Amino acid sequence: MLQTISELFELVKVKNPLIHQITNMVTINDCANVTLAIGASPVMAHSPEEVEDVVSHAHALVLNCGTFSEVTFQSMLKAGKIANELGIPIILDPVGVGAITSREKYVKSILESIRIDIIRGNESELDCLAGGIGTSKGVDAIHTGRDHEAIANKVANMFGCIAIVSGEVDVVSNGERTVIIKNGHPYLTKITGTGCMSTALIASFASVTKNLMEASIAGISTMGIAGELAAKCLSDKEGLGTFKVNLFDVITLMDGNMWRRGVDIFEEY
Ligand SMILES: Nc1ncnc2c1ncn2[C@@H]1O[C@H](COP(=O)(O)OP(=O)(O)O)[C@@H](O)[C@H]1O
Ligand SMILES: Cc1ncsc1CCOP(=O)(O)O
Ligand SMILES: [Mg+2]
Repeated sequence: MLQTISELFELVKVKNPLIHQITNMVTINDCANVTLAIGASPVMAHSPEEVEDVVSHAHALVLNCGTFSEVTFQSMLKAGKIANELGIPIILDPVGVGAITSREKYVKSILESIRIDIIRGNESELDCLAGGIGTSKGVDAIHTGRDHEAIANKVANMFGCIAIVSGEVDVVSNGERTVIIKNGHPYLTKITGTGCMSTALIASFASVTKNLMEASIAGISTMGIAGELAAKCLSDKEGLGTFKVNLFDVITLMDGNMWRRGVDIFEEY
């Protein structure tokens, strides 16, 4: 598995897949740039008149709910249905679900109407999808003490997809297999968008392989490893600004060898 995942880095760079992202207005620019940094090509198109055209040329579709509206919802449904028909993988980032009641209704409706391949969110978001009560007040996770593996497993089985609960430790489950990734750094929680960017990375890898479990592991671990290396390069006088620049530098330079040297992963049996 480690060998095939490490080969995905080169594959993304060679294929330069198009990643259609219907996403939020807070982190949209960072998501576009991280997609470029890993070697894929982003296109952020939101309007219902445009999504049909755009998604039909795409190799993966991201639905990110960070700043939601009725129009965005309609665009997501339209793009999602076409992606399903064309066999394009869909990656959902249910930002803030559980914190905002109307958003929960919309996200559940998306999950009923479209086949989603991968869901990535923090503990609060995925716990809400698993049937828990919303614990977060905003987009950041509130720690419930609930078992992340159980949450990931339940979401994966409920929606027939791969579920990733990110956090201090990232849990990736397809409902049968559970993989734990220990990479990361607390600074990743101090700049907005590292979750959204992880989702964009996962989509970039999912666009070049049929093995979506491996794509999920590649995407989420890339952010964790990059966070560790970005923090390691900081001098005593540098903080979150330089950390973010370093993060982009590391993601640009990440290849299969660097990934294999940095990844801290094990599988639960
Ligand atoms: N306490 C932590 N320590 C180290 N890394 C973390 C921690 N919390 C989250 N991360 C990492 O930060 C990135 C974003 O995850 P997360 O904060 O859960 O997403 P979101 O921004 O959507 O809430 C992931 O790569 C995750 O591994
Ligand atoms: C702060 C904020 N508010 C609405 S979307 C958003 C960005 C959330 O990004 P992430 O989940 O990656 O931290
Ligand atoms: Mg998030």
